[in-house]
Amino acid sequence: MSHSADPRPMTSRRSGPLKGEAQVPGDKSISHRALILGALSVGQTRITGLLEGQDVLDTARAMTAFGARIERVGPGDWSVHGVGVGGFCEPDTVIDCGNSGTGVRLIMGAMATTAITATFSGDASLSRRPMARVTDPLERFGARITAREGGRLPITIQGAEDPVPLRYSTPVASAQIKSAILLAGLNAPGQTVVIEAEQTRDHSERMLAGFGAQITAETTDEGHVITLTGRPELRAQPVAVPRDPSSAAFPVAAALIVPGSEIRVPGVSRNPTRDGLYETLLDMGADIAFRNPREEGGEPVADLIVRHSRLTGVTVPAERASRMIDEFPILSVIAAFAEGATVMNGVAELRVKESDRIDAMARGLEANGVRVEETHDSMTVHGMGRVPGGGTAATHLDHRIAMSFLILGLGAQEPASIDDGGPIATSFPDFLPLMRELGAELG
Ligand SMILES: O=C(O)C1=C[C@@H](OP(=O)(O)O)[C@@H](O)[C@H](O)C1
Ligand SMILES: C=C(OP(=O)(O)O)C(=O)O
Repeated sequence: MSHSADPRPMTSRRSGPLKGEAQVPGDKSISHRALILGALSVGQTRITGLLEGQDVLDTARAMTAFGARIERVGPGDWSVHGVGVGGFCEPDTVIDCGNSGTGVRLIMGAMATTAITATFSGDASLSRRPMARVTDPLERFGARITAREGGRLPITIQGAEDPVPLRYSTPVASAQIKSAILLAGLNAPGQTVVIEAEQTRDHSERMLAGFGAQITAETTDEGHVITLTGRPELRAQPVAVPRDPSSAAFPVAAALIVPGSEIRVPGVSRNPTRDGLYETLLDMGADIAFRNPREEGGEPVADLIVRHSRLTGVTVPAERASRMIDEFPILSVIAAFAEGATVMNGVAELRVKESDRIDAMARGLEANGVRVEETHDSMTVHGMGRVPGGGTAATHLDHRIAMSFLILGLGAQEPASIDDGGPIATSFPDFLPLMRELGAELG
């Protein structure tokens, strides 16, 4: 479901030192997958720490439409009674995935090898995003697919009657493409193989193994090769969702740029396929300690202690991009407060997210007095150690753009504004109270 249609302008201003603990929400990628795999298993899956952002709520509603029984037991505590692999029933309404690329692409994969028909839609942002990257391989499983011009939503999928397994090299580094294919492969007899040139986030692989699927991953001359054996009986599992490193990035950034700050961010996922931002920040000279490393819900987690830091610009290599793909907007804000240029290479995928994130960040940073250079697949932010601020950024229905510019204002000389804070609820519904609790002046 799309969030409120009324734009909500917001402003943030230079704040005193940020202090305290930031309990960021559950990981969005893992939350989507827990609901989908719960719906595809036999028995009751109990999920704790689920992100209750709009993107994930839309996936829960979609799973109900395909026949799963889903209940909210308490805050972040959800129960899913699944229908088993191949057990989805035909929905009697259009599946509206709102703003969520992960939701729509994974769910299209999950139903494409079951002989039912479903139509998918999304908000204005999702309806602009490319879907052929997923529907092309799904057609090769035997599904019949009709899309709007350019392979966009709305899309109708007639699931394969007699699915055949697929061997597929992904053309771009994308965990959503990989996951859609693996989920489709669940109901195809035999082995489905996905080959990635760069390894992307591996939550689907970890969780499929946890639910009892036979799945292997190895690095060969071809790349990172994942092999799934189809038609397993997935067994319902408890899932404890770790806190989202992509959401943690916002309070972490705020503490780094606001003088005198020191915050603690407990229980954040340290999955090595998601740690590119943290590696980059350490390169820039950030004072971040990772305390109490441990395993929770099959994922490595740690408590972060973050202090205000003097930062220096760095070059982020293209090979790191997929390990921090959602963190470039907030990195470009942090880079504006650093001394010198920060160069981000190999980031063309940012142009097909909820907005064209290179364009949205470049225009918003310029409006706040920061010099930016861009090419199709790179962005350079010229940091001056201070940010004038005073500008308004257009957020284009993009939660990460909205949060990034609110964080910028906390350290800038003049307040910074955004045209619409509504999209924040897609991934971080408690962003404003959490930041205010740390001492941030925003709203
Ligand atoms: O699989 C996932 O959960 C995600 C994969 C990434 O997208 P791509 O697969 O398009 O890179 C990321 O940007 C998105 O926020 C979440
Ligand atoms: C790109 C993102 O999400 P999605 O692709 O699921 O819309 C994101 O959360 O930054």
